[in-house]
Amino acid sequence: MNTETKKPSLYERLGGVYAIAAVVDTFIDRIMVAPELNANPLVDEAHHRVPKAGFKYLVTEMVCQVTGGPQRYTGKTMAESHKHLNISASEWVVFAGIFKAVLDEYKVPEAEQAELFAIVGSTRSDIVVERPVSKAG
Ligand code: HEM
Repeated sequence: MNTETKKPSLYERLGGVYAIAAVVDTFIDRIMVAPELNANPLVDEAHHRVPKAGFKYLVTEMVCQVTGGPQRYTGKTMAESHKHLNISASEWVVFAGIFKAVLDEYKVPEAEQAELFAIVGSTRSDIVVERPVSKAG
């Protein structure tokens, strides 16, 4: 028997579009100036080229959709918008750390954070460019 049919969606538990947009607002402000991310010149160039308001709009739309909200994401696929940036596994870790710090600041409970990280993690292979391990000698 399913006793969880009435559980509110992750979107509702996060507080809907206003709460999600506030988190995205802070998060994008933080990542666009993160020195560890902008050490990658391709990321640095894009972070200084892409207008912040539109970037926040698209990320908000996406987070709302994947958490069960009524919004529909209208941007590019994750592969299309990231493959040219040559994002490394360690840059991914920095990005995830900033995300976690912002979620903590907004007091998003651990259970909701875990659900969000599962969704975010599912996009990793579209975003991170795996570099072959060089065989010295
Ligand atoms: C789950 C993780 C991520 C999500 C959900 C996400 C989301 C997005 C979205 C929605 C866009 C806009 C797409 C469009 O223009 O239509 C975008 C672009 C971009 N993202 Fe991400 N992103 C993620 C990870 C990362 C990471 C790890 C970095 C940097 C290290 C990064 C840097 C960028 C940059 C620089 C752009 C602009 C690309 C360009 O226009 O040339 N993203 N991302």
